[in-house]
Amino acid sequence: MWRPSLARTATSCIRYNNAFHRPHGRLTLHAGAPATLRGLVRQYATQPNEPVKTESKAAEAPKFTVSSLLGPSSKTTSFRKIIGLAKPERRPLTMAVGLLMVSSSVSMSIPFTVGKLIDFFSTTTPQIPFGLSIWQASGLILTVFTAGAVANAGRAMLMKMAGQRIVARLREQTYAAALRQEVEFVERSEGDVISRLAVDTSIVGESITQNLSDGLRAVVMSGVGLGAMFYVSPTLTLLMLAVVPPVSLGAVFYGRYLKKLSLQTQEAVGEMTKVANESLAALRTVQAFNAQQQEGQKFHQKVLDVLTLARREAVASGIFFGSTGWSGNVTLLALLGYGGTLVSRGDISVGDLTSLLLYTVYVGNGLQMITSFFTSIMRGIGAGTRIFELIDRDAIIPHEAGKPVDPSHRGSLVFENVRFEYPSRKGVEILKDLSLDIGVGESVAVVGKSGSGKSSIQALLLRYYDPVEGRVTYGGEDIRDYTVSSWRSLIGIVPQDPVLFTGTIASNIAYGNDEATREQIEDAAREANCEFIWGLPKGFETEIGRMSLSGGQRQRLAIARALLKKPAILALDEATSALDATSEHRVNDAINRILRGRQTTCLFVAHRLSTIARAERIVVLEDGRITESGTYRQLVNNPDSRFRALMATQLDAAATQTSLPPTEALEEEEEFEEEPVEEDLQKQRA
Ligand SMILES: Nc1ncnc2c1ncn2[C@@H]1O[C@H](COP(=O)(O)OP(=O)(O)OP(=O)(O)O)[C@@H](O)[C@H]1O
Repeated sequence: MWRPSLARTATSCIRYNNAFHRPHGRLTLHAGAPATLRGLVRQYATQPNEPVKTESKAAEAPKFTVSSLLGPSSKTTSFRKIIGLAKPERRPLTMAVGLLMVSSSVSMSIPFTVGKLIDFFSTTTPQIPFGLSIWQASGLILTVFTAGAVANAGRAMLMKMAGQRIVARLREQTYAAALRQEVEFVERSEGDVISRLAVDTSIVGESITQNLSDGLRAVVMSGVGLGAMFYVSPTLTLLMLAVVPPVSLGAVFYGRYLKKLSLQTQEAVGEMTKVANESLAALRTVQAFNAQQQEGQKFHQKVLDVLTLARREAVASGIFFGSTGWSGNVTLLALLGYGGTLVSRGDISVGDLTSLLLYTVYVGNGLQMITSFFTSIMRGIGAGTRIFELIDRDAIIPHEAGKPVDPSHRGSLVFENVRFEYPSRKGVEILKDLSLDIGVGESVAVVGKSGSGKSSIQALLLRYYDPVEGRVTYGGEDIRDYTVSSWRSLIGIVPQDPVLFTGTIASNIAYGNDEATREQIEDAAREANCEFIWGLPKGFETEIGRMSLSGGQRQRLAIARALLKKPAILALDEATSALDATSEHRVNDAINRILRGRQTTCLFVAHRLSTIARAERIVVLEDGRITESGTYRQLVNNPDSRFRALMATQLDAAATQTSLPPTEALEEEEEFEEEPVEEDLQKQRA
């Protein structure tokens, strides 16, 4: 089915090096297309009313839903883990707490000193303790204040740095966790993983350090302040305490509410990031369709969601801080009124009342800081829950479970009665009882209509997914018994749209193969017909970002990358987009060389006749089943073969697409073919 948004998406994919292609008139999306786009196409490719289901292994795998995260056990676990994160920072944090004690003691001595100074200046016979002169006393006070300030600065710096290190560790852990998940999970929650990485980690880091530091300071301020107040006047202190419990209770409720809001906000920010990611990745299409306003509107909706939550938080915090401020001021007034009476009766001095009032302000501030500390810890727990869910998530296809496979091991590759459906589309069978036996060093080309399941076979081979039923074996052993990493190290892949990373050509060929020497890299490049590299001014040191590579060059680089691994199995997913004659020849020549080597078992997803004809065996895949198998000759020579029908349809479609009569299209195609294909094609057309 076709919807306008699909149209936009489809065109956008052209930017991704022909992520969408129209092989012979049909619109398809190949494996290299961005996950979000593939997801969209799958979604639109389903029946209009068919819900696109979520994670199939729901029962086994944890899901990211707000409700699942609010469970009581997750709160405490998250809290414990957040505290656990601070453990490696024990030393700087202990030092910071020591400095905090110094700076807080100095600040807490201020009201007392002020009270004493007022009494000193308001009496007729002033007396300085310890027989100090006024200058000595002033010097001492200044020294103490300076020491307090230095301690405060040290505390702030130590806490900040510890916090940043915690955030850095947390980010690395989260990123590593995302990298080891099965592709399906990350591809489907792409933006969300990024928001966890960027936003949630900062919130957690902030909550444990900056706020921990302020929180501790607040506890010291309130505790010492209260003690000092009791010392100066127990009655007045009790009066003040009448106000504190209700405010504290309010703080607890406020904190809880805030934690819930914070979690919802993080989810909403995640959604917002996803929308932005998607349209920015497809900016060419957005602009080509003048859809900026439409995209802006979509984003606006997500921003509104975030804003609504922020508004709720603003109202709650307004009410909370307004009422705490009000009760604080009223307490102060009550203290002043009652304290004034005590002074006039001569029960306490003016200096004592001043100290008391100042301590009240300190205690009030301290309590307010404790509240924000509490709320920020709650926010941290909310964000932490999301992060720890990811960090602790066990990938459905775990990386290190199983035994390592010997890299020199060679065996036949067998798909045994494989039934497969994608976890996101439970119930839709992609491969139905598929059996395929590939001998050591054999080359098999899988051909079939778009959507018949060719790439899915390769996805199973690479263990991006596991079969729902049946198994894939190598040398008689289920590949699930091997560790994923050792298994994948046996396989070289050449995807439809090879991804090249920022860096030099050499580093791209040696991707995932850090120990490769320059000689090995050059050998692989030579074997893959990448002669163009030698013609570049900087050769292998050319930065990929600085040059634009043709489709054929990208494919040959990908072949070199795969060959460098000296793979036991080569999985090649041939691009359907047309290459010019020379490029196609160079690519085919490289493939030919691999086939001739007979060292490597080759599983091709093939579209071009020139590649198909080179395989020792061709299997025709139709609707998830292998319906025909044989050598190229056998299949072409059989007038009723499904292979012939398939190829004829593809050629006709190609001819229609180029608006040439079929015969002319065929002739065009023939120009690229070599013996024996040309001859066979003519027979087939006849
Ligand atoms: N990750 C995925 N999640 C859900 N469905 C998917 C996924 N990838 C592919 N599909 C669906 O599985 C079916 C088979 O897709 P597959 O990519 O294996 O076909 P193909 O024969 O390789 O097609 P093409 O020649 O166009 O690349 C299609 O219906 C496709 O929409």
